[in-house]
Amino acid sequence: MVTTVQVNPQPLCRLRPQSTQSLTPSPVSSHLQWKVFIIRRMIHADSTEIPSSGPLLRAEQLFCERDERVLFRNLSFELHAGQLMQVKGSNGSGKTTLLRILCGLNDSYEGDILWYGQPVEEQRERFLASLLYIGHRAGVNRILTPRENLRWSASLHTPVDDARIEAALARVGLRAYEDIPCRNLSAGQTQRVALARLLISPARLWILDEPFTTLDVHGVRELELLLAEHAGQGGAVLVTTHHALNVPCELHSLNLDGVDRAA
Ligand SMILES: Nc1ncnc2c1ncn2[C@@H]1O[C@H](COP(=O)(O)OP(=O)(O)OP(=O)(O)O)[C@@H](O)[C@H]1O
Repeated sequence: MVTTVQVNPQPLCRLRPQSTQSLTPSPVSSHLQWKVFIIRRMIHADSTEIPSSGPLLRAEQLFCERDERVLFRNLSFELHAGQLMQVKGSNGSGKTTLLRILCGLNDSYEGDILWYGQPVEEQRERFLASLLYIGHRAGVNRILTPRENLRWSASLHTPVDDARIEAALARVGLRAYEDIPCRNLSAGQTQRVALARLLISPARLWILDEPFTTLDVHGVRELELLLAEHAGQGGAVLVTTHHALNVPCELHSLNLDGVDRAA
């Protein structure tokens, strides 16, 4: 069963305007710097006012089939500001596929995905500027250190000062590991580098695929608190996990084991 509750929607963290100078790449920019420049310009397109009511994200009548096997049909749900929703289901039920569809990483589906009531394909840049997706691959560059990874991540959105990066790394338990190349970190520590991005991102919508994997007991608890904190500040979280969440807030669920798969 899908539960949806409207809570007081509040702007979480509006993107701050920046000077033109800070958005201009140097004449000797590398290809990489240009990519960052373009992405940052896309993100700054998200300066328009957003409606203060209605669901942030709405999926309507989603249908997806893989290898002639229906994963879901007539799948509709809403995610409001302030909501934390766990996507449940057995192995192979389509959780990752659904999350990738919502993020625009998989277009083999039918149906509508709306962001603030408007189709995402009509406002792709704005939607992506509001989204932080952490998938199975942590998105951590193993050559870089945790600090460098966060600086790189921050360079894609609003600038984040070093103090905030240090605080983020400390909160995820990586104090004293800031300057170790990530290839020398454990699996759980690498996952913590990825999760530190949650603490420096301005994204309102977090879509997280199995973020608890490899975390120890303390890390699981910290992440549960972080998800609840984000929802409590008017953000929204869609998370898959086989872990039984213990969060200090209302938890909504979307169970893919119960969806329509009729041929
Ligand atoms: N690239 C692909 N091409 C074809 N079929 C795929 C592909 N990726 C996944 N599938 C199939 O889609 C189905 C759903 O996979 P998905 O990864 O979404 O499941 P899941 O619910 O996330 O599973 P798990 O709990 O094991 O992570 C599976 O049957 C899988 O075989």
